[in-house]
Amino acid sequence: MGSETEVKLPIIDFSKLDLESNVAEWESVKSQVHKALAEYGSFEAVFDKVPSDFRKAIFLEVEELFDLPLETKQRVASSRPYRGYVQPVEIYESMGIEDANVHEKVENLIKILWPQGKPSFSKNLLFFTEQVSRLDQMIRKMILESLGVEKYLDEHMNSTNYLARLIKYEGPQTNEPKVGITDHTDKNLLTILCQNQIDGLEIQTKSGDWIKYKPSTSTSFVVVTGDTLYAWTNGRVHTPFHRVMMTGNETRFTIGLFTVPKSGFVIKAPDELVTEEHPLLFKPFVQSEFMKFVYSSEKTKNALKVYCGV
Ligand SMILES: O=C(O)CCC(=O)C(=O)O
Ligand SMILES: [Fe+2]
Repeated sequence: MGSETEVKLPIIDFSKLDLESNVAEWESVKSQVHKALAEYGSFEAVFDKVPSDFRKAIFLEVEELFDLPLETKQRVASSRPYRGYVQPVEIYESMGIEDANVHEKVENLIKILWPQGKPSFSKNLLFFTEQVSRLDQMIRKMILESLGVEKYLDEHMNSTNYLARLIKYEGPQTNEPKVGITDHTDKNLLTILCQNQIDGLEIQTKSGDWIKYKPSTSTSFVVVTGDTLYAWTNGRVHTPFHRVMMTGNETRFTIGLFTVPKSGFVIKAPDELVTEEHPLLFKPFVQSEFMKFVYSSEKTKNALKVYCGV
């Protein structure tokens, strides 16, 4: 296991890009994405469609949400992991919003929290999801194209939902680093995170070093792949361990957009990605069943391998 180093995540500029971009631009970004995900399973995406003024405004509203009374937040309950309100555990607290791109769903959830309504928050959250889901779709299209399996694109895109998660990490009031979220791999397909001005996210390289993520622009996101994409690509993209370590007095807020498979959808690596050189890593599985396994069994670092490894 290595030590903390000055290794940095690759930075990839998406500002000039959209799904209809010209070939040269698209190909150039695509090869950077492929390289970054194969090596780190993560990169910093510069994406100015969510401008810094907007970020300031939405983070103020996220703060207001967490400032609501505990009983109010608890009204957004869910039996499914990471959906709904997750009450404070040490310095961590979160709110998961399912189908965060669906107006009705977002508005209904906001109404539970603010019965008198909070139109600006619903509007901002939906705008955030709309923009960031475009980034997610560009990245996933690039991965499928890079791996030569773009014939699965429609099926792949139609098989996912968006879960937004708002996360609060209290400053621990000390310079001794305190764990905000312990080292883990994400279990979904792709995660795109936007943070306020307080750093803390660390991403582990294949050689075991921890990269301390520090956004290089005010419109940066960090992209992290999850176990499900690792399985679907039969190991062609890396899925990194990451964690949040907090110091000091200030509160970190994160808004994450988590791309998750639709319930019941079977994750199976395309035949084209299973070769002699790359034998099948995981038997086909349903992600929601895998999640049940994760939450019912002893915590293990290799949950997917234990669950359905070949
Ligand atoms: O807050 C962050 O930056 C990381 C959050 C995270 O890794 C997660 O919720 O899975
Ligand atoms: Fe994570």
